[in-house]
Amino acid sequence: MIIIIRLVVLGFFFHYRVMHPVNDAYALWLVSVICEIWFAISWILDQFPKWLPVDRETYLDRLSLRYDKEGQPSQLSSVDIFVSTVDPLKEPPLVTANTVLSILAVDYPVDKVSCYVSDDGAAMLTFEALSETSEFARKWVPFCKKFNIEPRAPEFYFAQKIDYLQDKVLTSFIKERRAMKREYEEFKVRINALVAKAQKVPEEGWTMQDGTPWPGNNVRDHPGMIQVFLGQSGGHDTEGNELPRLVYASREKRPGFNHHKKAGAMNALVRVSAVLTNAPYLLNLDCDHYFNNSKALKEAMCFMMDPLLGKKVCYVQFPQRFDGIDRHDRYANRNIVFFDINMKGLDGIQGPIYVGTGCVFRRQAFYGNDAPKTKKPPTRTCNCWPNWCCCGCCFSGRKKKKTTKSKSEKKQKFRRLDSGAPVFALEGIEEGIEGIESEKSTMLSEKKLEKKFGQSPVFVASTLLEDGGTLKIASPASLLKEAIHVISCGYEDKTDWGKEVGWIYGSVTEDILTGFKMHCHGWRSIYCIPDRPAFKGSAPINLSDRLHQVLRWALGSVEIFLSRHCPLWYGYGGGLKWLERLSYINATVYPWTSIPLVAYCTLPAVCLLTGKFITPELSNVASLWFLSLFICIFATSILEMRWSGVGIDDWWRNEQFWVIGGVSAHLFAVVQGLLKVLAGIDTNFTVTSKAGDDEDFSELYAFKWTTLLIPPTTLLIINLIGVVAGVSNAINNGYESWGPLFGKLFFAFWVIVHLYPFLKGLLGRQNRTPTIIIVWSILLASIFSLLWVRVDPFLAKSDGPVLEECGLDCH
Ligand SMILES: O=c1ccn([C@@H]2O[C@H](COP(=O)(O)OP(=O)(O)O[C@H]3O[C@H](CO)[C@@H](O)[C@H](O)[C@H]3O)[C@@H](O)[C@H]2O)c(=O)[nH]1
Ligand SMILES: [Mn+2]
Repeated sequence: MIIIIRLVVLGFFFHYRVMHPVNDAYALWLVSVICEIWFAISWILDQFPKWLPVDRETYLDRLSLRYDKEGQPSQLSSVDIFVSTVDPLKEPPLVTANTVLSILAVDYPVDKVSCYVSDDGAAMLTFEALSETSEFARKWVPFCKKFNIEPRAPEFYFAQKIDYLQDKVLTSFIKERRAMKREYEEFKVRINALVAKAQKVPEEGWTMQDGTPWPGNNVRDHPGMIQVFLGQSGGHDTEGNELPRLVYASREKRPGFNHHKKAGAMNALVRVSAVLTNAPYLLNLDCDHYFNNSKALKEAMCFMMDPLLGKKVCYVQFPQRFDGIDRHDRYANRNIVFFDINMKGLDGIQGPIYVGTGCVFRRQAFYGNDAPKTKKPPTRTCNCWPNWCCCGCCFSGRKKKKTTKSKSEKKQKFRRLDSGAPVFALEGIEEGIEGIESEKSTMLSEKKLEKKFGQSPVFVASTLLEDGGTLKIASPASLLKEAIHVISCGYEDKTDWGKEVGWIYGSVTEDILTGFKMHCHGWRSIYCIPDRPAFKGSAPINLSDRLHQVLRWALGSVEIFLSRHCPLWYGYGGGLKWLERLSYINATVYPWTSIPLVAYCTLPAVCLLTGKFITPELSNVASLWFLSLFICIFATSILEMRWSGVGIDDWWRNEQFWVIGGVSAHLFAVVQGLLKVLAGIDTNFTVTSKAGDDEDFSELYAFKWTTLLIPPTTLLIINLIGVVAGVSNAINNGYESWGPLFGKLFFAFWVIVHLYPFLKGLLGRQNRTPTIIIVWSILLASIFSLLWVRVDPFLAKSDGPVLEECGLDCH
């Protein structure tokens, strides 16, 4: 109701704003009204997908009753887990090792878990660290399972304090814990020794332990590499139990090929895993995201293996949670508003967007198939909207459906046999395996599949097995050969990889696009927030790294917005619900808000320097509209915090960082995005640095120079100058000039308060700010203010002596 009221009030507000221009500062008025209209639109885009927030609960005991009864072989599905890593210097091997250890120790049947590590850096350091990790896992995994500890990443487990005096703690546990801690310290020493050794590359390149040169010595030009550790043939843990399989894979790299960054790495793993294990479900994790809750896979299976609704679920996304963030979360790293408000809202529509990590996928959803059609329509067809409302939005899709009717009729024939199976799967099984159809049509459909998936019969065959599993006919050696083949760099040429199949290319934020495509195919996703956070990662805590991360995300969004996948136009007539579309539009259009935002943050300074304002003097009715608008904004925010449980501090941080990111990173993203589209200038994927083991937040205060800092600094300074000028002017002019000053000061404070964490970041711990940035900003700010005073475009020429009004004595 408040949202509706706010909409109505907005209407009246804009009616007033548009009908009452400021005659002596027309440009000021015009700019501010345009900005306000844009902010209103972006509010609507952000607000509407929150109509129906959902909180979910899982019942792991019921899952066990159905699929995992004690004493019986487990019927849980297998999961292939992907870990991506690229740069062992920015992503310390110890971090990756911890992630891998937490995966190997996960609470899930061991023979149903495989861990694939993608190394885009082709680093022998990563390889050797992984080899050490697999050895350490033989001791670590049985320890975790015996005492049921959490979390199962040793670094974080040993970092938490335990209460030895509690009477439940067994003496045997204390002893073994102590021993294990020592073992881990030794493991750490070995890893650190490897890291130290890797600092200086020998002239002839790296040599492996057996004396042969490391194939990945040239990072940009090397063959594909695969090594399988652990698993059935790889030996057992110290208690004699099997361990999950661990696979190191580094895809082939050659100059002249576009490797598509993380998306390319993930697609290579999709194929390798299909050849080697072909689990029906995949989980992807960044190298710094470890299992904080060892039951996370089971949580996901509660949805995926749900006999009623599971078949339509393409992925289960877990929120990203973080370690090692400063108490006040100065740069809104935790993103609480997004993860606890927006994503819960989306779950009530068609599901959360994919955020790149901590997400369990259905493998079939990657193969470009539509979601299976359920016979019984879901109870709520169009969210909470009445049916007459759906008619309007479905109308546009209707035409398209007719033209593709013949095609869908054909599909229907196959679908009738098994409503759940994708079309290709049935075609293949009928024609290929049962051999009913003639040889000619077999060849035809095989050609079609090869065009889609690439030239690997083993991989193509694997895509037809909906429930996973590999063809047992082939020998392990031939499978490995095939696995090397599917990670060669020419493999994806002229196929649908990255276009319709797998992670989608074309943007540095592959995540949004990948999830978007799946939703367009009619799949739904699920948002799962277990009480104990499922995964935890690290976040960049200093200002510059944080801004660069936000820049990359925003750049990805701009790229999508300017591409053929722009959610404004793409995928009508498919399965995308309109509120979900609104949220994708919001996710890709937000960087553009930076332009009005920069303008709007400049306005208060201009107002203070010129003595003009963006509104005419308010009448009583007008003040009423302003007041009700403020109350509505206040009320919607409070209510939102109430239902989501987000605290006021987190919410306020989010507001502040919206401005900080907006006037720096988002602005640069728009410029870079335009450059890329118009001039073809490409940008790199700069990997976010992960904190090593140095704690105590020294990073928070680390200062790194970057151009991103210039616009917010300039804005801060001109607004501060404005405040000084305005106040001194009022002091000179006496009592009656304080009244009109109030609005302007309030406006300027609004900007300064939002930029405050940024100011703190600039000053650093020792209050040392590099001189370059001060010089630049003062320069820009003074040029700007001087220009203002001289040109003064907002003043009507007939206004008499212009200079006296600015409050600065410029004569
Ligand atoms: O060429 C590349 C570049 C990156 N990565 C991996 O991609 C992951 C994400 O990179 P990171 O720099 O840590 O990005 P963040 O800003 O922390 O990541 C968020 O945003 C990304 C989208 O930009 C998503 O891919 C991530 O999953 C999400 O956590 C890391 O594991 C990297 O190793 C590769 O495998 N190959
Ligand atoms: Mn990361």
